[in-house]
Amino acid sequence: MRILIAEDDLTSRVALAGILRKIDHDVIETVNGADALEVLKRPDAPALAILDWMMPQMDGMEVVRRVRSLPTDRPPYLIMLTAKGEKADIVAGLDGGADDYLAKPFDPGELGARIEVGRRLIEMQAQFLAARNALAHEATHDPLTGLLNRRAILDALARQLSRERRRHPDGLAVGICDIDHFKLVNDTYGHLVGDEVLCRFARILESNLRPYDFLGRFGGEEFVVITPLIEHLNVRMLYQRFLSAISDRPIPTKAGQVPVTISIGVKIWSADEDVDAMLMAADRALYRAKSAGRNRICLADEFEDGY
Ligand SMILES: Nc1nc2c(ncn2[C@@H]2O[C@H](COP(=O)(O)OP(=O)(O)OP(=O)(O)O)[C@@H](O)[C@H]2O)c(=O)[nH]1
Repeated sequence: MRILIAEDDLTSRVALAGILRKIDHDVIETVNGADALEVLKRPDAPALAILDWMMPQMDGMEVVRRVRSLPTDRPPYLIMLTAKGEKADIVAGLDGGADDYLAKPFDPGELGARIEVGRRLIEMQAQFLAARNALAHEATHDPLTGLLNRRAILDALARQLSRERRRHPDGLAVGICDIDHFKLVNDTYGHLVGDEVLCRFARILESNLRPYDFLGRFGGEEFVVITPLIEHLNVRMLYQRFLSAISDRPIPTKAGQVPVTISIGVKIWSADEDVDAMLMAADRALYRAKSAGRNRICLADEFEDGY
């Protein structure tokens, strides 16, 4: 484990570093609180620090206070090293944000044991964070395609719309992309190949997104693309890219090449619609695209399909 030592007294620092290196820790040494704080602010900061209480420039307690005010979900484990053995001092140290303390002169066995307690807590914290991140990912992503799920893409749309209202930029469009006759793909090749088509389909759409577009799986074989119109692009041309990327070449699967086309219904935001109104309008346009023969784009509010 990487451990930071902040200790101005040379003898004590060398002894401490020697013991820690002997038990296979990677030690970073600093001689004052200000330098220690700089090390602890780095993105690759050590997970555990042993801070002397009395140091020049900035004392150990001040380092603890400042580290505890930093925004991070991986706070370091902080052990105060102190000649102050009084109960009141120890309580003040722990109250101030230290995780543990070690009284000088320290006993190497006790030092090792306290480091081990810290290591266990750091490990538990890492496991907790990994589980939390996995849960957050699960709650917002579709397990089959890895895209944003229905809830997350709706949230993204709500956020984008409120951003548009505040900043009045160039606008935004929402497209619902639906694979044509997907039931036939399942019936012809089987459900597993259907799943494979959905995954590859997602990757193809993804590779045609611009950095500021959003893509999510709305459900089944229906996908939603949110496209900010910051380049004053022709909306139809923007969605034509997705349509062509799918229909220009069949999708390779374990069962061979599966030709697929899509229909897209697009709604351009016109300053007053909310999420539901946008989606309803895009869905109606999609219905028209399907009725008109599929493999095409229909824009909501467009009298003629014009495709
Ligand atoms: N393999 C697979 N199939 C799915 C999944 N979700 C939905 N489907 C299938 O998608 C098909 C959708 O069929 P329909 O709603 O009739 O639509 P369609 O056949 O694509 O016809 P149109 O949309 O009218 O062109 C159904 O057969 C569903 O079982 C999935 O996760 N995996």
